[in-house]
Formats: sequence, structure tokens, C-alpha cells
Amino acid sequence: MSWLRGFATAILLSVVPIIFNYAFAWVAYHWQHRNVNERQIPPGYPSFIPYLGSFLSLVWNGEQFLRRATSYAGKLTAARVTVLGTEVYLFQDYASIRSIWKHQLLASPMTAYVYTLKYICGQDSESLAIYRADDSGPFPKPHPGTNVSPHNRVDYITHAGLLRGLTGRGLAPTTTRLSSILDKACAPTLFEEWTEMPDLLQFFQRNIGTSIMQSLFGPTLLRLHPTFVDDFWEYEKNVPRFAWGLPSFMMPGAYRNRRKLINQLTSWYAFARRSFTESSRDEDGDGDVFWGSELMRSRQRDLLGVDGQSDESLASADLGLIWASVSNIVPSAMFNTFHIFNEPGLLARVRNVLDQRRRSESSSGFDIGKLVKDPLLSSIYAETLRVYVKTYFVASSPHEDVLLGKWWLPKGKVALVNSGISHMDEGFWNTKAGTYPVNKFWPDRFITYAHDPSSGPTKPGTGQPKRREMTGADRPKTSEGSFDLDGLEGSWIPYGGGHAICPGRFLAKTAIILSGALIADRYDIELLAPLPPMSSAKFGLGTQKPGDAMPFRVCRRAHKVARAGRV
Ligand code: HEM
Repeated sequence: MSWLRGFATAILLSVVPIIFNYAFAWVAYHWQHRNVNERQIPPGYPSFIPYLGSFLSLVWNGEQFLRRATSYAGKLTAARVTVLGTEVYLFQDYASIRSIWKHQLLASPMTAYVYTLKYICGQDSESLAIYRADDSGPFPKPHPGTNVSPHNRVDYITHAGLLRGLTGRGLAPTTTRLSSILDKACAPTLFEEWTEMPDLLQFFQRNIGTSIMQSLFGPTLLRLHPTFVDDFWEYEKNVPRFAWGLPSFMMPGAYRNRRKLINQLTSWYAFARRSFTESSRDEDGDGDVFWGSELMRSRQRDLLGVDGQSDESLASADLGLIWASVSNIVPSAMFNTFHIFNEPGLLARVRNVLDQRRRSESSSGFDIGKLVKDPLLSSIYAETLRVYVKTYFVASSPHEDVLLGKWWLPKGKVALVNSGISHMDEGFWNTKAGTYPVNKFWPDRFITYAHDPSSGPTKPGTGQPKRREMTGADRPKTSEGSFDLDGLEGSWIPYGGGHAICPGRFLAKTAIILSGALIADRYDIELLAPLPPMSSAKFGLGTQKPGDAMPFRVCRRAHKVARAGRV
């Protein structure tokens, strides 16, 4: 029996220190929360096994774990966790999130960018080295004390190009292209009879996703490589596994498919270079049939001028841009439309709004400026992103420690914020005294009615950022209510915030609202099965996706089409 005694002693000797260590960490955690001192980093969240830390909890049920780790005494807060030996700082309290967005030292998204390029887009290490070495920041003026040559300031070069193309002078022509492509993708003449389809998400991938791709990258890429769209969605399915860093021997097919996409992009570059001349530009000076947009032409000029870059490395970066541009917008547009058809009475209200927003000279048949400002359509859009966007934002300060609310983030450490936790905070959002819980879709959550003090997105009387006082021109003149996002900074954060905020957000809002409008106006849709539970694989990587197919049937609204005179 001596082996049994030896075995029991060994177990005891290994378990006792683990329990002791956990108990000590537990006491320290509570102590630090209750006695915040002047230069305090967020309290360490206790875990049993030192090196593994919270890794297994994050993999098993990331959302539930994050909510537990970042709540204290019923309020959102900050915590420090260990994941495979690395310390990660989680910030979910409003004061910290707002400080992250405002802090110039945290304005660079390079930490997340390098991770994405390496693991998700497969960029080679030589090209990546120049991204890693660039600590000069995203602003025109380099960070003092840095020594990166102007042509290698890849952080600034990348983001200045994206801002010009997606929020600056490129936005209007891209929106015009998108609206005319969407108009054709959702043609009023399709689906003369009720037609059954296997999956609503796939329908949006093929129609809305392809429209976004074409408005930015033009028709030539898809003409040269007709499988590109399907290959891309196959790749997108594997993004969570790429993000976990799984090597090629564990998913050889996924790596082969990503390589195929990179090859398709480089062969498109070669063709477009041979074919494009200045006269290929559209009248607006932005679009062209070969590259698609000035954004893509400028990436060729600017990013290939950076040391160590090649067609291959640029193709990885462009794959990242394609992923950023369609992987969130497609499920968001799908859920936005799904709820228009699914919520009792909502379709009739939306169609009533659309009847008031028609403009015959616009390619889509609608006044898009008015459509995207409409309170009901905007509220449905904002509620869709609140419910379904559960993404991580990464911030890091390469040069000095920074104070975020009451907590410090040491230099070089990685801070994470997750929008899903903020979006589901029961202490912040208006639920009309529990009638519309935070985890349920309520199309009117973001509408404020002047006559109803219990309306609007924030919980009345919570002491959270002030509910907006509406005065003068802001005051709605009709009973339709008003939509605005003031006071929600740090709480409604589907696009991140600060300088690194998603540059595609304006295009995204137009695409989501316009696709919902075109489909609601032109078709009837019936879901053939209830909404499936969400897939947990994509948690932290953007808009959620249903875990299963959503079969539906669709038929055109012949009477509406005839009345609008569009057939
Ligand atoms: C519902 C749709 C969308 C959502 C929820 C979304 C969300 C986000 C988020 C959370 C980020 C990271 C921000 C940060 O690091 O703080 C991001 C970055 C980015 N998004 Fe979007 N996005 C959407 C649509 C789009 C579209 C339509 C485009 C392009 C046309 C786009 C292009 C980008 C790019 C290029 C970046 C990286 C920017 C950078 O590194 O500076 N996004 N997006």
C-alpha cells in the first residue's frame, strides 16, 4: 500500500500549492478592488493554474468568462488575466473605455493589425517586420523620439489611405457605386414565384457581400476569378481557427484555400497593371473597371513603396481589407433585414417609412440621405449592431504607461475591450423596466420621443452619461421621435472608437439600411425555421453568425413594383 500513500502525497503536494496560490490571488483581487490606490493596475483575476491562467475559461465560454471577470459588485470594471503566460488587461468600465478612445498614445491599431496580418491573413515574416518596427504612430507627425523613415511609416500610410478612401473624398463615389450595384443585386424583377432557399446568410453573402466587394474592388477581380466569392466565404469560416494560430498541418485545406485567394489577388494585380490607363477612370475620378476605386490604386502606390513589401504581402493586406469590409457587414445586414420581417408589425412600419423616402431620380429609387437619417431605420440598424456585434478592440501604448479612468495600463501591455459586454450591460441600457431585456431585439430602443421620458436608449435615472437634453433644432417636430448616439460613447461601440475607429462605418450604415430597405420594399420573405442559436466560434471577431442555416422563401411584391413603375 506504500505506492498508494506515495501517490496521495504527490497529489497533496501538487494540489495544496495550487489551492494556496488561488486563495491568495482571490484575497488580493478583492483587496485591490476595495482599496484602489493612486497608481494601480487592474486587479488580477484569480485562476487555478499559473501559466494557463484563464486560457481554458476563455476558450470554453469566452463571453461568460469575460462578463464574470469584468464585473465587480454589479458594475463593469477592469481586470488583469493571464493567458498562456501573457498578461492581458481587460477594460469594460465606461470611464476606461472613453479614456482609451481619447488617448493619443493608444491611437494606433498596430498591435491588432500585426496580429491580423500574421495569423489571419498569412503575411510573411519579412514583410511583417516593417509593420512591427514602425512605432511612429498613425498621425502625420511621427511620435517624438522615433526614427522610422517617412516611406516606412506603414501605420500612418495605411490609415491615411483608408481614411481618404472610406471617410474622405472616396466615400461619396463609393456610396454611389454601392447603391447602384445593390439596386441590381436586389432587382425588383427577381423571384416571380415563391422560391425556397437554403440559407438567408448565404443569400446575403452572395448578393450584399459581392456588392460591397464590387463597389471597392471593381468587377475585374471577380470576372478573372469566378470562384473568388465562394473561396472567400470558405476562408471566412476558418478565420476563428486562423486567429487561434492553428498550424497548417491541423487544417491543410484552409491554408490551401487562403493561398489560392492570395494567388487570385496577385494575378488580378498583374492584369489591372497591364490594363489600367488614366482614361479608365470613371467620370467621378474615383472608380475604374480594373482596380475598382482610388482606395485600391493608392494602396498599390503607397504600400508597395514600403521596404520589404511585395505583391504577396500586399495581397495578404488586401485580403484583410476584404475581410474587414464584408465579414461584419454581411451578417449585420442579414440580421437587420431578418428583424424587419420577424418583429410583429415592424415590416408595415418600415414600408410606410420607405413610401415617404422615394426619389425617382436615384438609382435605388430612394433618397439615401434621408433613408440613413430616418429614426426608425437607424434605430433598427443600431439595435442590430448592439445585439450582434461582439468584437474585441486591442490597444497598447508602446512608449509610456497610460492612465485609463482609475486604472493604469503599463507600457507595452495589451488592453482588450469587448463590445459584446458593453452592449449587454443591464445597468446601462433602457429596458422599459424589464419589458425589453438587453439580450432581446427591440427595434425602438434607440428612438427618443420628446413626450416620453421613459424612451431612449439609456436606462432612466442610472446616473450613467447624461440623457441628451433636446433643444431647438434637435427637437423632433413630429411624433416619430429622434435618433442619436450622443451619450453612448463607451457603451455602443460596434465600430470601436477614437482614431482607430472603423473607417468603413459610414459605408456600412448605408449598406445595411439600404439593403434592408430594398428587400423590404421589393420582396416578401418568410423564414421556414426559427432563428438558430449563434455560433460561438466568432465571439470576439466581429458580428456574430447563426450556428445553423436559416432556410427561407422569397417572392417579389408585384403590386409594389408596378406602383413604383420600375418594371
Ligand atoms: C457592420 C459593419 C462593420 C463593423 C461592425 C466593423 C467593425 C470594425 C471594428 C470593430 C474595427 C476595429 C476598430 C479598432 O481597432 O478600434 C474595424 C476596423 C476596420 N474596418 Fe470595419 N466594421 C464594419 C464594416 C466595415 C466596412 C464596410 C469596411 C470597409 C469598407 C470596414 C473596414 C475596416 C478597416 C479597413 C478596418 C481596419 C482599420 C485600421 O486598422 O485602422 N469595416 N471595423
